[in-house]
Amino acid sequence: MADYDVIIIGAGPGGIAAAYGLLAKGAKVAIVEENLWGGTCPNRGCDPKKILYASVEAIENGQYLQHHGLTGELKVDWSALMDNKRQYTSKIPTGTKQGLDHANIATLSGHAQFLTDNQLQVGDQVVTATDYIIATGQRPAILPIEGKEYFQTSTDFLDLDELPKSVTFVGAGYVAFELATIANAAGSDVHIIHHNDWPLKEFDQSLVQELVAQMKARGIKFDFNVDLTSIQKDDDQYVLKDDQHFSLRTDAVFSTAGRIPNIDTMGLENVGVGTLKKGVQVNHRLRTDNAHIYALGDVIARVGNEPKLTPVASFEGRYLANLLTSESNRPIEYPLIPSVVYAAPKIARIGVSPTVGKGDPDDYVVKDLDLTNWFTYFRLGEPVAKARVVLDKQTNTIVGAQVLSSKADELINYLTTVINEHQTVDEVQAEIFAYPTVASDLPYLF
Ligand SMILES: Cc1cc2nc3c(=O)[nH]c(=O)nc-3n(C[C@H](O)[C@H](O)[C@H](O)COP(=O)(O)OP(=O)(O)OC[C@H]3O[C@@H](n4cnc5c(N)ncnc54)[C@H](O)[C@@H]3O)c2cc1C
Ligand SMILES: NC(=O)c1ccc[n+]([C@@H]2O[C@H](COP(=O)([O-])OP(=O)(O)OC[C@H]3O[C@@H](n4cnc5c(N)ncnc54)[C@H](O)[C@@H]3O)[C@@H](O)[C@H]2O)c1
Repeated sequence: MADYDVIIIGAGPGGIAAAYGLLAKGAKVAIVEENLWGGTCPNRGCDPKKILYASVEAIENGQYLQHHGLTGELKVDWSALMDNKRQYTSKIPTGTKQGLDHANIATLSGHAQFLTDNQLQVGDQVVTATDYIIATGQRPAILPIEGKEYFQTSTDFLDLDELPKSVTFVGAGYVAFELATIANAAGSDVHIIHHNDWPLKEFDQSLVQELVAQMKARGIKFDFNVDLTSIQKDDDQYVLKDDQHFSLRTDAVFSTAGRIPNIDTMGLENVGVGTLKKGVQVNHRLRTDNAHIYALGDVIARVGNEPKLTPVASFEGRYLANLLTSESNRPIEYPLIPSVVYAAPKIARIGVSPTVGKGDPDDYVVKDLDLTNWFTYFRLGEPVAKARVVLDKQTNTIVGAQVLSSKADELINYLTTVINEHQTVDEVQAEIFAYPTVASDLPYLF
């Protein structure tokens, strides 16, 4: 007899969604965590970032209205802002664990590692289950260059007591764009170094270049086509170099060149679970090579390459809860998934984008819209607001969109519903939305 029906390894958004889902179906569940209960998103990811970003939004909106009836300068007080963030994050681990304990989900603290015969070692105890779910997430990748010990990570940035006078991010992806935007709004001198000239590679480059221009106008410096090779410490500063002529002095340097799955010290080889560079190898039912071990969230190499995001991990948690309680044996089917980069302005995307190689251009009509003079953006004094929508010629439905504006997150969510519900242009135009809002702009996008 196993100790539990299911043991989940990792108490992030994915593992927790699976735990509560399984509990609701009557399963006996345990969840293991070696670090902060709640995982990356609420402790060192999405939520703390978005708390710091609240000030960016206020400053951005204030700056846009400077010549349109608003006076006075808003400034960030970093230590008060950090206090506000800590008021939120400090309660997450205990609150999450208490919630699980009260629900009667067994909570085991420690590093989990598989032994042979499907047993799991957690600290100095060995536990067993009929099925296991690996939900161990990812950690920041540290670029393997000379002086790599001087790199800090996004986790460090989101908990800085003081903001350095100058900061540099190496690798121009989601994390760099977002943290650079926060540091810049808070008054730091910000550099982003990237090894090619194609940042945020999943997004339409015409909109990305517009975003880069907006960030440059705010004082953020981009160093493209620089392959950093060394970091040297010089008093309280760091000197960054490539093997050509690039040299930059900075107060703090952050490795933002991607994240790596937490798979290396889990004894996966003992239980025959295969891995790829992007994570644990799973099939269309999120099952690994071992019939009793499943995996979800950031730690997996997804068959369809869906993005590694919080709502995707929770979706998979709910899916596995149903699958493991035999309610459904269907393979997982993802809806189209939106993603947003919280820069200033925001950039967002969903679905088909012929310009980044997805879909045959002949099947679609691509509409580029300049929204700057639309009432929503005129009212806010935004200098740039743009959208690119992709329509399927045959069905007259919208199948993809990319948006750049301070309202890109709201607009992409409305478009997510329109796209996933396969609404036609006529159906969208038949709705009555509250006016004037981002939603009431929808019918004019087609
Ligand atoms: C700076 C930053 C900003 C982000 N912003 C957003 C955003 O705005 N929107 C969004 O959707 N996503 C965002 N993300 C991504 C999001 O945080 C992840 O997609 C999400 O947390 C994945 O959930 P998960 O449950 O798969 O893994 P995680 O949340 O990483 O949880 C995994 C847990 O497993 C634990 N663990 C690992 N190994 C073991 C082991 N051997 N034994 C026991 N426990 C173990 C870890 O300690 C961790 O708590 C952001 C990420 C970062 C870093
Ligand atoms: N708003 C959000 O939803 C959000 C925010 C932050 C993070 N995330 C999640 O976390 C993941 C990781 O974010 P990230 O920004 O760390 O990774 P990323 O994959 O988005 O970007 C990393 C970038 O670093 C570049 N790079 C790689 N090697 C390099 C080198 N040697 N020198 C310079 N640049 C190099 C890559 O080309 C890439 O553009 C995201 O893909 C996403 O899944 C999401």
